[in-house]
Amino acid sequence: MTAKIIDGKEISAKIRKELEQEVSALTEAGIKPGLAVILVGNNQASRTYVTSKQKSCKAIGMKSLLIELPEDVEEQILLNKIAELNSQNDIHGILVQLPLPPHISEEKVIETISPSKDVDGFHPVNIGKMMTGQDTFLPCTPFGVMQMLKHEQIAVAGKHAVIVGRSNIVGKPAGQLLLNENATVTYCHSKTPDLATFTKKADILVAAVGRAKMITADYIKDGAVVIDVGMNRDENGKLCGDVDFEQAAPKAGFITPVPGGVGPMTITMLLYNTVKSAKNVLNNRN
Ligand SMILES: NC(=O)C1=CN([C@@H]2O[C@H](COP(=O)(O)OP(=O)(O)OC[C@H]3O[C@@H](n4cnc5c(N)ncnc54)[C@H](OP(=O)(O)O)[C@@H]3O)[C@@H](O)[C@H]2O)C=CC1
Ligand SMILES: Nc1nc(=O)c2c([nH]1)NC[C@@H]1CN(c3ccc(C(=O)N[C@@H](CCC(=O)O)C(=O)O)cc3)C=[N+]21
Repeated sequence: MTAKIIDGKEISAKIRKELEQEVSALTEAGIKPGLAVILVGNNQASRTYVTSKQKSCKAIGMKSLLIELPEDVEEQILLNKIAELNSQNDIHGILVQLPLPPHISEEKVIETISPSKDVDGFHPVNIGKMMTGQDTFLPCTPFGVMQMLKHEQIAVAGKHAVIVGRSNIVGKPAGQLLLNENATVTYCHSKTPDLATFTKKADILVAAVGRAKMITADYIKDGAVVIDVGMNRDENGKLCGDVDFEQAAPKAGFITPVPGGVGPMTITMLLYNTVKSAKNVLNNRN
């Protein structure tokens, strides 16, 4: 079997086109969707992602505000900035780029963002809503993965999904969204012995580890759907996923590439959530 490649760029383009229409209608109604991104410090990778988020906002007519703070910024200054954005009417989404320097509490930062502007879907209130199946902002990367499955008409109900990684921003919510769609879910992590015995059972395998090409052919069941969330550099400095694409593609049924897979979908769902937030404002006004 040779896998069908799930093209994250193509699916993104389709969704962004629909969003562009909504942005235009909202702007007409006097509510131009606005996203504020806070970048602390000068990490090059973070800067690249942030720039890309900004460009994507502007490309569909949204307002985008970048707030840059120095690496050694006091935690309270950052929290005050968030509070200010919480009360700013032209801002519908607030994203604080992670990771943060060690002297700043990520937990405090996330909990300071108003749940109604938490377009990352990281606030405990929104995570709770996601877990109980209520309407809310879903975390962008797992949400993007679900959109990819939906677009490819891959049935989730009754499938065995295996997630490698259990971070709060990717692994855990990815499993939860698959569970919400009636998959049977197994979580694996760094303390899982004999990882391949679990991953080989997966109908849907989600790799969210952060280790270049660790998922080789012997981790994959024939015909499996392989979703690669990883964003790593290989030995030549080239961008690559957690999955060894060359080995996995001949075995899998579907596979996402890196780059051009989950990454673009993450940004698309961030735009989606920001538009959703602006629509909420419109609906509350009417
Ligand atoms: N495409 C996109 O849009 C995005 C991509 N990413 C990328 O996804 C990857 C994961 O990100 P994130 O979840 O934030 O990373 P974290 O480092 O927070 O989490 C990594 C997870 O992988 C587990 N793990 C580490 N080593 C192993 C191993 N040898 N075997 C099994 N499990 C292991 C860890 O286990 P334990 O909990 O036990 O430590 C942990 O749960 C990274 O490459 C990141 O760059 C992240 C966000 C968005
Ligand atoms: N508060 C917060 N929210 C996040 O959503 C968040 C974050 N912090 N911190 C870092 C991670 C990582 N992340 C990515 C988004 C897009 C691509 C992406 O678009 N990747 C392109 C390639 C980009 C390139 O060429 O470097 C692709 O896969 O095709 C990657 C990674 C969001 N994150």
